[in-house]
Amino acid sequence: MLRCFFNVKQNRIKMLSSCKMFKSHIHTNIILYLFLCTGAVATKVSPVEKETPIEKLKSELLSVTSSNEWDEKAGFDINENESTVSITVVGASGDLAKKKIFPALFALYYEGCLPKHFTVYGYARSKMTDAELRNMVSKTLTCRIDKRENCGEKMEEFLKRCFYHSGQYDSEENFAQLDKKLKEHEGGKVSNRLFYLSIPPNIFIDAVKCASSSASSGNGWTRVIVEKPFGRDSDSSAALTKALKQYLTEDQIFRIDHYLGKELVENLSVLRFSNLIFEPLWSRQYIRNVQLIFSEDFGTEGRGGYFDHYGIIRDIMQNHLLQILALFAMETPVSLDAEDIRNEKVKVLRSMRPLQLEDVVIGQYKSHSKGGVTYPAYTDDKTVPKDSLTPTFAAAALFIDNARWDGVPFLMKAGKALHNKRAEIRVQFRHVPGNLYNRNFGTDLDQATNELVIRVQPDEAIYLKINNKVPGLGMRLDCSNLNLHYAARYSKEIPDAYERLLLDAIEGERRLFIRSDELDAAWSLFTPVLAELEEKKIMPEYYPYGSRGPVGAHYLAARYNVRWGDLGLDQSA
Ligand SMILES: NC(=O)C1=CN([C@@H]2O[C@H](COP(=O)(O)OP(=O)(O)OC[C@H]3O[C@@H](n4cnc5c(N)ncnc54)[C@H](OP(=O)(O)O)[C@@H]3O)[C@@H](O)[C@H]2O)C=CC1
Ligand SMILES: O=C1O[C@H](COP(=O)(O)O)[C@@H](O)[C@H](O)[C@H]1O
Repeated sequence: MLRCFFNVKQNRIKMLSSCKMFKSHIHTNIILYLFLCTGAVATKVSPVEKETPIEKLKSELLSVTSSNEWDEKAGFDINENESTVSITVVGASGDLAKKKIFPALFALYYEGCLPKHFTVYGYARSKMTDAELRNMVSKTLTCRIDKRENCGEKMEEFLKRCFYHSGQYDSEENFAQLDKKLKEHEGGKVSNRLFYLSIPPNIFIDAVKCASSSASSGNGWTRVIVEKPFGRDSDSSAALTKALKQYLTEDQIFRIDHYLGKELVENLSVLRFSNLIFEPLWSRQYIRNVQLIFSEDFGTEGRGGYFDHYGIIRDIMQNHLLQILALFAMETPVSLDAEDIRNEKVKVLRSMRPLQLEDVVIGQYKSHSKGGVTYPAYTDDKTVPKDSLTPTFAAAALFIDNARWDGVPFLMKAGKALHNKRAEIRVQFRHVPGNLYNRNFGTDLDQATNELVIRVQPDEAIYLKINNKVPGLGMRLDCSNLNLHYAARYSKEIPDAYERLLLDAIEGERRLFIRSDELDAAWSLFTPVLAELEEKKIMPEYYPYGSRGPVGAHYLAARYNVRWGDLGLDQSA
């Protein structure tokens, strides 16, 4: 009962914190308190107990109403008028800032999710005035809000809160100037500061050092969002963590993996833990294999310099796909609390076997001409060395050595310049034992086992492939989809991952950010194989731009009796 109330409390926090209308949480607590007063009468009071569980909860609710801890958790302030949040985008002139961060901030503003008092500062070396930044922001803003009513008006309001300061990333003096400007905007209120490091990783530490020593004089919280890559192997990642911790506590560091902010990735745990029909099937007993697939139909355009230093395993597998795997395979967390969830993710990651060289296939795209258009090879990018062996494609088989998943292959596939853009999770179930319909009834039941597909993007959907009878006389089987197609089911657009994550960082919600021990566990799975690939100079298998990738990926899957599920045989809606 008590547990149930705690869950209600937790969910309420999440619901309320996303909605402006409910910012007066004091009222909600009072309502909940009154509810407890009336509902608690049925509870027996044992003579030895001073306080019943319900009474305990009542006093907790009352004490929490006046504690700062509650504000920190719920993400909104009792004294909203007395506090302010300054959001500084470090690297504001860059690609990510324009493409994702500013649009996400505007969308949050439009939806009424930003605090009453907030300021957005752009910081970079490029010389720009406030007006020029505003111009850049308004021109580059393409987000889901664009076609909404009042968009122009809201944009005008938002831009009035945007400012720019030009400075070096390693200059304490420049950050101190920023600090002074932030203070002017904060006007003596309790000042909370969020820094978003949207800069190349080699300057992370300089920027953190300067921001923490010279630009965090706010008297509220200071948090720093750090973009990937978090190092390029176990050692460099540990060094980065150590360096960051000279200036920040773990609680101040928000390591972003934007895949965790995607709607269907968030929904993964809901699907699994709130549906009786799935949870009992979620193990080696019923699941034959799990596939995590990422493909892009464009190359490294414009980011070749960065990419060549990292490659697809570090760019996509070690973070985005592994994070999805951890959420998929973890045990039930004690609660929805960030630490409980992250504890379970760490446990499952630590139960995994480091990836073996024989379980990896790598590829690189080559030039291809189609319909009179010639698509470039990876090495045609001017920022990429002609003899680069960096993989733009990889397939891998991973295993979790625990009781739940023993022997189940988790296959990952990630590639650039493939035939489509897609991210999905495919769960292939085992054969029905002693299936009455094993004889040929029109469907090859060896192929037509049940499959659950969670299409993360595009066109979000969750569908379950089942076998059914074709209507009519006689008996012919067919394979169909039970389909939750988001566009058909919901009229509301899906928020961009960066919106969710920025809001969470402002609210101090760490559930969707990577903890340092998670990061260590993730790197230890990939570091040995990455070193081996590089030391042995393993040649990638070349595949044409726009194709389905190297054939080696099929051999790898076949070794574990698996067929990739994304071969175009689905009748997905
Ligand atoms: N772009 C994307 O789609 C994604 C990016 N990321 C990560 O986000 C971060 C930012 O990415 P992105 O915006 O693409 O990066 P950019 O290369 O566009 O760099 C951002 C800004 O940093 C400054 N900068 C660039 N190179 C240097 C340098 N060598 N020394 C000092 N300053 C430099 C520039 O600003 P100025 O010259 O004005 O100072 C630039 O505008 C990176 O860590 C990246 O890995 C993660 C996921 C996706
Ligand atoms: O982190 C990265 O993600 C993008 C793909 O993100 P998506 O949200 O558009 O699917 C990828 O293009 C990039 O290489 C990588 O660094």
